[in-house]
Amino acid sequence: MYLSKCIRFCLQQTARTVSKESPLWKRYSTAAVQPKIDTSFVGALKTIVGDANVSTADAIREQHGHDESHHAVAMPDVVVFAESVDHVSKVSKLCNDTKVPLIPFGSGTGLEGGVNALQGGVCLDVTKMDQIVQVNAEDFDCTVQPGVMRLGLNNYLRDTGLWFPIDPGADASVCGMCATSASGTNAVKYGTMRENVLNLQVVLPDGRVIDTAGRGRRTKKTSAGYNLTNLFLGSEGTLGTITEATVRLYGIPEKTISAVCHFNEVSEAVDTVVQILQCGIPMAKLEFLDDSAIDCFNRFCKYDMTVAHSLFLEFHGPAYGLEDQFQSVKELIEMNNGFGLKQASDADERNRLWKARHEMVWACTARIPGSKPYSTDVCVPITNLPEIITKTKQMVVEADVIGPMVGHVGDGNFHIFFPCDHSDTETFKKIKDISHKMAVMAMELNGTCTGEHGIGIGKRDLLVAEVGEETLGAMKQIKETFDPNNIMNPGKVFF
Ligand SMILES: Cc1cc2c(cc1C)N(C[C@H](O)[C@H](O)[C@H](O)COP(=O)(O)OP(=O)(O)OC[C@H]1O[C@@H](n3cnc4c(N)ncnc43)[C@H](O)[C@@H]1O)c1[nH]c(=O)[nH]c(=O)c1N2
Ligand SMILES: CC(C)C(=O)C(=O)O
Ligand SMILES: [Mn+2]
Repeated sequence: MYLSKCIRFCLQQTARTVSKESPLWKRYSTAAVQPKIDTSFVGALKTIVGDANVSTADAIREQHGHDESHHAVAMPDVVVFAESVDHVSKVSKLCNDTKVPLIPFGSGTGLEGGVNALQGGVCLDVTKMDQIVQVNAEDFDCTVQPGVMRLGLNNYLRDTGLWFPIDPGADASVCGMCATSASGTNAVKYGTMRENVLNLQVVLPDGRVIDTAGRGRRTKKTSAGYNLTNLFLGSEGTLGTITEATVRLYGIPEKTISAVCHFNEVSEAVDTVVQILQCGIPMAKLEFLDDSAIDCFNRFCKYDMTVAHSLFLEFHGPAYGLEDQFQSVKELIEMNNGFGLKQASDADERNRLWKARHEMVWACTARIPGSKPYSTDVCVPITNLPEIITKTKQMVVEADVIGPMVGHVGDGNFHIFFPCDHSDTETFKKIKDISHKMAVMAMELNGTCTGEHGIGIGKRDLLVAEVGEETLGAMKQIKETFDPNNIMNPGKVFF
């Protein structure tokens, strides 16, 4: 009750359009930096990275002024392609000295407007720094530069029998995934980026280069001082530019079983998930798709799956015992009136199934031509999942909007994707309203407004409601310590 009152209070105080005159704005906003981008500034950039690595062309700026979210394009004044840590360091220092905004750019697959240059400035594209620095196969770790993409890394690793399992669906850069603290379908078994990053090299706004755990350190455990690695995970480019990440690897499982089953009631599917977890069955993937999601999926991927609430499941492990795990899950599915349980028998079928799951965003946006995805991303303790999913589903039905639900329910995390066309103001208002109510409901149920996509632009008002004013104040102090001139991705995470 107390929590919910606090949340409501904070939300009233920080209503979406916070007045710039309000004390809250003054306390929590970071002073806007005044870009000073003229020909001499661009010339200085060219001196650092070479003429060919600086672009002021509209097409390049437009491409770097947005991610995959519905947020309006906000173009940087100039795009710089860094080829080395030295480039990143010198460009950062230049921006800091001249108080020009600097926005790190990974691969632009974010869903919260993280790369949109709200105040213009320099977009720092790090995709040319694409070396796998080292693989320590016997220690199960590797170090990558910021341009290394997760699929490229897994292709490279294949012959070693290892893989990097964090799978946000999109082929994102590993360092971008650090910056948003990404996760996705495999987190039930392998955890999120937070559990899988051992060390980060970061260029601070003033050009200093640090290694969050110390140069070359790559232990699974450490008690040495503050956990700076974790501080940069989820920092969304607001504290520094990540130029190297050391991440954990895992053995490719000896056996994989994927399966699908269906339910008539949302509650039956969600109860099954909670019971699977409570029985301690070590699932690799435990994904919920509601009937509307299956319908989008069938239309887009030319599938003919039963249109009902569904669970997509995957088991990873040694061949011995995996079938037993499957049988235990089968019993729980049957106990909860699940039907149509089907194993994806071979790798092709499995890949087709998961490929389709990852294309849900496009399947959903294809329902309204010209729309962009508006994704929600709440996460609650697992026992509160049935309540929030049922209430959310009701809101979507009552609002009469297209809003398929997809969830990494094994983690208590789920999304409604709305195909969003800003020109349809009535629908857009309904979408924003549901999205806001979902976040408030999640917080009231001891959860979070974002399980994996981050705060970006759209959830800044929710952050204060989630963590409270004092905690937000502490976060702001950290920001001011690392970035006193507020050049790093200004306007993100905080107002
Ligand atoms: C179809 C589809 C499906 C999904 C998702 C996207 C899409 C398009 N995502 C979201 C997305 O893949 C995720 O946010 C990535 O981690 C972003 O990585 P990029 O390299 O694209 O960062 P991108 O370039 O989009 O940047 C994102 C943020 O990180 C910062 N940043 C990027 N590189 C940086 C660096 N080197 N140093 C410092 N800051 C940096 C940027 O400034 C920005 O604030 C997701 N996510 C998820 O967790 N689970 C999921 O299930 C999905 N599913
Ligand atoms: C919202 C989308 C992109 C997502 O995170 C997912 O498909 O899991
Ligand atoms: Mn997701």
